[in-house]
This record gives sequence, C-alpha cells and structure tokens, in this order.
Amino acid sequence: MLDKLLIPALCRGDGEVYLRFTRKPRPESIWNHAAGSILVSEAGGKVTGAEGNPLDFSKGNFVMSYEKELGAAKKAVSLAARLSQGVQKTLLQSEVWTKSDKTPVTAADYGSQAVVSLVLERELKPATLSLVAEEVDTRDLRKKGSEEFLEDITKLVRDTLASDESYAGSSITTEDVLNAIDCGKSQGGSSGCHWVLDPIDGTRGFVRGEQYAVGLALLVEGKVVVGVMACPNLPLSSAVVEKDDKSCQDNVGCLFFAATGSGAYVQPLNGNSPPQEVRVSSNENLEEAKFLESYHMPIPLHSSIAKKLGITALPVRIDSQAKYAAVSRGDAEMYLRFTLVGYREWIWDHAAGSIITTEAGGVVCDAEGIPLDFSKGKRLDHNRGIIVTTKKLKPLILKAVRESMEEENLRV
Ligand SMILES: Nc1ncnc2c1ncn2[C@@H]1O[C@H](COP(=O)(O)O)[C@@H](OP(=O)(O)O)[C@H]1O
Ligand SMILES: [Mg+2]
Ligand SMILES: [Mg+2]
Ligand SMILES: [Mg+2]
Repeated sequence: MLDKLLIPALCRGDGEVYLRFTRKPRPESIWNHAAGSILVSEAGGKVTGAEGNPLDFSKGNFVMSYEKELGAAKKAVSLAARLSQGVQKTLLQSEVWTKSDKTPVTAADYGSQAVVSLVLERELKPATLSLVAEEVDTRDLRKKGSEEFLEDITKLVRDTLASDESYAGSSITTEDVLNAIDCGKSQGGSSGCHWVLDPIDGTRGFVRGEQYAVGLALLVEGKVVVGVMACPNLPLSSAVVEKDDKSCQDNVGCLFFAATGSGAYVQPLNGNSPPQEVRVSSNENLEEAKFLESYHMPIPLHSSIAKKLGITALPVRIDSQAKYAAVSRGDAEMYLRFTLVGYREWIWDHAAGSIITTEAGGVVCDAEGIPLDFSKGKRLDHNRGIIVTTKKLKPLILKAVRESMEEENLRV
C-alpha cells in the first residue's frame, strides 16, 4: 500500500528518490510498478534497476528479474573464463592433478572458483555469500610440496582480478585464495539463496584443449532463477560445425545467460557486442535432427533411442554444459545423458545449463518427463537419465526412451 502512495508523491515532487531493494533477491511483479513508473517518467523522472537499465514490462509477470545478481554473475564468470583461457593455452599434462574420486583438476578449476567467489562477495556486499561449488577440498593445496602450485593459482587470480578496472590495486594473498575456494562448501537445499558453481565444467575437454564451460547459477528456495555460462571455445555460429570449417573454429567464445521469466541470451565473451535472445530449434523433422551426448563415454542406450526416433546423423560429442547452451541456441534438438547405474549427478553440472535451456523455450527432464529438482542438496534427486530438448519433441523422445529402456531391460 505504501508503494502506491509513494510513487504519485514522487512524481509530484514531494520527494527526490524512491529506493526499493528487497532483503532477498526476488523478481518484482509488474503490477507493483507499471502505473507508478509511467507517472514518474512522464513527470520527467527516471525509473531504473540497480544497473541503470529501464524496467522491462514485456517479459510476463515480472520486471527486473534478478538484475543485480545477473550483473554480478556475468562479471564473475567472464573473469573466471579469462583466467581459464590463459591456463588452457599453456597447460602441460604434468600440471593435471587427480582428485580422490579419480577425476582431473587443474590450476584453472581452483583459480576460477576463487575468482567467482571473490567477485560475487565483492559485488553483492553486504549480503552473505552461500556458495555450493565443486572444488571443496583445499587439503591437497595446503599440503607440503604444493606451495608452488598454490603460488601459481594465486598469481592467476591476482592477475585476472587486476585485469578488471574495478579491482585494480587489490592485493590477494595465498590465504585469501584458499579462503575464497573454501567458501564454496555450502550444501544448498530448499530454503534461502545459494549460488551454484562449476568453475571448470568438462575438465577433461579443457585438458584436451577442447570444449569446457564455467557455469554459475542462483538457487532461490530450491529453484534455479539465474544462470550464466561461459563457453570460451564454443563457436559463435553453432556448436555443430565441421572440424575443418576454419571460419567457425576461429570465431569462438560465448557467454550465455538467463533469468527466470526473462528469456535466455548469448553474447560474445570478448568485446562489447550486445546480447541476442536465443530460442530452441523449431525443427520437428527428426530425420534432420542433431543430437548431443558427453564426449567421454559412449552410451549404447543413446544410440537405440536415436535410432527409434529416426535420427540419421551420428551423435555430436561435446564436453561440459556447453551441450545445454547448444540446445538453447537451436544448434541441436536433443541432448541425452544416461549415465552408469547408481551415478548421482551434481547440481553444478546442470543448474546453469538447465535455466538457459528452459528460458530459451526448451525442456529439461528425467526419463519419466519430470523436471530436475535442485532443492535436495549437492546432488540431483531424479530418476535415471536427463533429456534436454524442445517442447514439441519431448513426447516423442519420452516414448522412444521408454521403449528402448524396456527392450534393454533397464529400469527408470
Ligand atoms: N562417470 C561419470 N558419469 C557421469 N558424470 C560424470 C562421471 N564422471 C564425472 N562426471 C561428471 O560429468 C561432468 C562432465 O560432464 P560431460 O561428460 O558432459 O562433460 C564432470 O564435470 P567436471 O568436468 O566439472 O568435473 C563430472 O562432474
Ligand atoms: Mg571435476
Ligand atoms: Mg562439471
Ligand atoms: Mg568442474
């Protein structure tokens, strides 16, 4: 009620400023702002979000969907991507460490996590940062013999932050870096706000010099509301390009982002080109459809599903959540992810990708057609399989999945 009185008061010149920052990040309903904002602007005033952009009333029920958080996330992810690009160019096999779960990790994984943690903390002050991130274990970095590696990571973080005007001159010690990485120990869950980070997703691809992503998402009350993903090696044209197409391979580096109810966008990672909205493919002809899967493990079930659907092309194998980005841009119609029985997925492997795809008009669900549930902690709680596709193709794909699983005696 107070708002409705305050806005006319402002347009009459009774006051000079009306600030509205909510305690928790949440989108604003258009009906709370539509009438007031035209009154103020027609009276010569200005109504903007925290970033100075005018309010956008064209996106359904909400305006200003997490503008401040989206701005901070884009800055954090872009800087982390800058760090990773430098490391990938000079990475030696001897610099790839193996974690206790036998998966690889590099200075870029730790450095990227430290950068995102530090940038979010600074940009979103005084809010307390809750971060659920992949690289939680700094014990190896604190061990005797790791001093040089830790010093390398600290230098990477320091140089990366110094490359941004707003952080030039800030001093970063090895302890700051360790603390920033340790900050990613939150457990997530169904209440409050949690950032979800995969500092380098697709480390295997990163090490091979191929595709990888930096994925960051915001969970509010168990739902993903913001997602930002940098894909430094992804062509600006399409993820599905011939290996010998030089012009596409040279023009790479994408930053995808989405906020709930506001659509999904892509812009070049380098330079100042404006974002462009992305939409999933409208192709319904499965014979011409393209489908994506992980690089590292051929899954026979994927081929039988594709065959049943009449997809003639071979699967395109790409590391990381870049597969979600590719579906969101219409580069491919389907991404299938049936892992080994018993493997439970981490939320950071899917959070950013899933909101980018759904905001682009796509669907992300399990083999039963149920949307993914990010509210159960660090692991996804879902039935077997993840299907990423368009709304039109979803029923056909679910039918093919069901039949293929029955034929192979697999249980959902
Ligand atoms: N055996 C396995 N089955 C399924 N996913 C696995 C896996 N081993 C690792 N992963 C996860 O799969 C992610 C990579 O996905 P993709 O295969 O699509 O590139 C890895 O992310 P990181 O590279 O961030 O560790 C890791 O979390
Ligand atoms: Mg990993
Ligand atoms: Mg990952
Ligand atoms: Mg990772």
